[in-house]
Amino acid sequence: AIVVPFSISSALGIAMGFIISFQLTQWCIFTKLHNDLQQECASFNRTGLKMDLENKLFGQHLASRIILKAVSEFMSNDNPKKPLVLSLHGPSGTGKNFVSQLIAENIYKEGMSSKFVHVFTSTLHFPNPRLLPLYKVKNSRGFMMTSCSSPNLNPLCSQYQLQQWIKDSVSNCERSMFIFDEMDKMHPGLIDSIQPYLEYYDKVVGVSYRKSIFIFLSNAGGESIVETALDFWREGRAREEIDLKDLETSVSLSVFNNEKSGFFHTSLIDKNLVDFFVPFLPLEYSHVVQCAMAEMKARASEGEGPPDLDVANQVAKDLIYFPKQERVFSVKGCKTIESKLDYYT
Ligand SMILES: Nc1ncnc2c1ncn2[C@@H]1O[C@H](COP(=O)(O)OP(=O)(O)OP(=O)(O)O)[C@@H](O)[C@H]1O
Repeated sequence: AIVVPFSISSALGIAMGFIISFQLTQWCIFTKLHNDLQQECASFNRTGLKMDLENKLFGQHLASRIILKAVSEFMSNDNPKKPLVLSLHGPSGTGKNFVSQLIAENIYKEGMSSKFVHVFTSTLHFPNPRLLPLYKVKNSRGFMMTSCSSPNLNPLCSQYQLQQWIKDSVSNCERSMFIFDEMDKMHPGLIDSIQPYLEYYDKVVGVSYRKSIFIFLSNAGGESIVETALDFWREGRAREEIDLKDLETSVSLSVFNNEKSGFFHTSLIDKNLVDFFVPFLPLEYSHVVQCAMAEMKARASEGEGPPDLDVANQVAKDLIYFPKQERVFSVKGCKTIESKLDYYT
């Protein structure tokens, strides 16, 4: 047998010790940096979200309650079993995009401008998800949107690119957020392509998506929400009495069975990957006045004159309401308030 002199073996031992402790230190530094980075990418302000939902979102008691509970529980869970998947439904201009913005503002320092928040839009851009390139554009509110350009410009396409985008973001920030606007107009193939990220998997090709948030927005199911709200109004019952169970069945039926809902026959439904269906009610005259006042307040803080209730009423009166006879709900919710205010102020 080879006899190693004591001095050499102990020197080897010391060297090994050094190497191990050096690597341990490196690992600790790396882990700390990684944790700091994750902390920095997202830190949830529950009180902020609660206040924003109470003070800034009008006429949406159900959405407000569901969102606060869902987001708070998810963000306080350090080991969620799957990503949070919210599906927001309701008529146009009722606050679906707006609430996504409130969520983002209370998770990311830079809100919707954070590089970990991604808005994907669809409008007519996804006829064939395999062929279209994605590109980023700013929408009217200045948010970065991801969309597809004309089919022939780039042979590489959206399904792959979308997956890559999600992967890159989550690799840098586990708590990334992905918003899919106009889900009802999106190609079901595109939705299917993100399905692996929404599942209960520990990791998908080395990356864990379990801490990310996916929000789908659509008008699908809007008609049945409106019908229920109108029934309550006709029966003289308070809007706040509308309960989730009054809507859940009719909304889910119209979403699942509606070929145009974007959810039709997709694995999201078959596999129960959506955690919460969030209904948005149609807005009434009083909510439109509140929206106009809020917009005027925002403008006042930018140097314009103080909010004026007469102007808010004038703006609200100018909108179109339905049903024709009763004029209960605003056709476009609060959507056109900004441009109407430009006209009156
Ligand atoms: N419930 C609400 N409370 C406060 N403001 C609202 C509400 N609904 C809409 N608004 C205002 O109107 C603007 C347009 O609404 P938003 O884009 O959120 O509607 P949406 O439901 O996403 O509509 P669409 O289905 O057409 O995309 C918002 O930026 C916000 O200023």
